[in-house]
Amino acid sequence: MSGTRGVLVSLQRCVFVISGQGQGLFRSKRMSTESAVKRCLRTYSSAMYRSAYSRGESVSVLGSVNRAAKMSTVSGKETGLLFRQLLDYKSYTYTYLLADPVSRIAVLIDPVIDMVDRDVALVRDLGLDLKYAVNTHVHADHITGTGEIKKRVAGCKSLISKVSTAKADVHISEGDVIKFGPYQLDCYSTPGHTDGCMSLVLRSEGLVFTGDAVLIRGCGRTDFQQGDAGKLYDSVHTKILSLPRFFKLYPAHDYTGQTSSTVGEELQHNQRLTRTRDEFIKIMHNLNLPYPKQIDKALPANMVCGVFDASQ
Ligand SMILES: N[C@@H](CCC(=O)N[C@@H](CSS)C(=O)NCC(=O)O)C(=O)O
Repeated sequence: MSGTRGVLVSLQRCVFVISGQGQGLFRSKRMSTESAVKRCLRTYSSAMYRSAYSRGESVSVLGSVNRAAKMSTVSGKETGLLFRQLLDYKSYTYTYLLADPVSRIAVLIDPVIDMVDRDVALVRDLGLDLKYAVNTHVHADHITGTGEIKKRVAGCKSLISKVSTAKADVHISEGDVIKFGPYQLDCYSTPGHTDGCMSLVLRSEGLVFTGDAVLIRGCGRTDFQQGDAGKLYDSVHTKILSLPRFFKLYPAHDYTGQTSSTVGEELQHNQRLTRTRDEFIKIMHNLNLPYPKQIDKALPANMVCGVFDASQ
């Protein structure tokens, strides 16, 4: 935790202001939410919390006291969520590695088959116990790495939505949670790019992994694989862009070199999603994008989570 950043934690109606000051952990006594927020803002300069608070948004659920207590900078131990954003430079796909630094339990989101060597090496280098390899949806532009990872990492399970009808060890649906140590990813069904698209929300850290539902300043196409522009607009507005504005948004792709956005940024600057529903549908029907080059190979392979006979 940086010395200038204040973190507000709310647990069982007790509110604490916590900050690593390079000295260790500071924790205030019990106080009301209002005074804790004020004290946090007065004492520590955290633009994110200050602006969220000034907009009247909830800034209270930012981790648990237990986890924060492990954030001591004195111990020299790794602190907070372990998080890596990894790029497949051929398909511009982002893979995300999330782990609890204490239990070492890890989750991979959207691994790509061509990058499995890198991902498995990283998991080993960091001494992680990879439990879950999750697909946000049946990808059309690359083959998922989940099947190959399962073969190489004992005990790792593949996940995809039940609605996708694809094969996997675990099928997830709206409202399910993927737990890793004290963290949990909430599964939100966000159809429209495909019927089975899921977005994964790590509420405690203010992060949302949107798959292809929302891309930075864009969104997933809706011209194949049960694509439906109206459905996408509704999913995105009810499930993703309704999250607090300061939530960081991590997509499955970016074609312009960007890495992340926020809900607030997309509400203001997304050229497609800031329009009315009817305008959005019209835009999506007129994108005229070429089909992804690997679609004929990727779709059948991804229906079995990438475990397929490469000679076929
Ligand atoms: N050129 C790429 C495919 C690019 C593409 O179609 N991307 C999809 C997500 S992967 S199915 C998309 O939804 N794009 C939206 C957009 O506005 O670009 C290839 O040949 O693989």
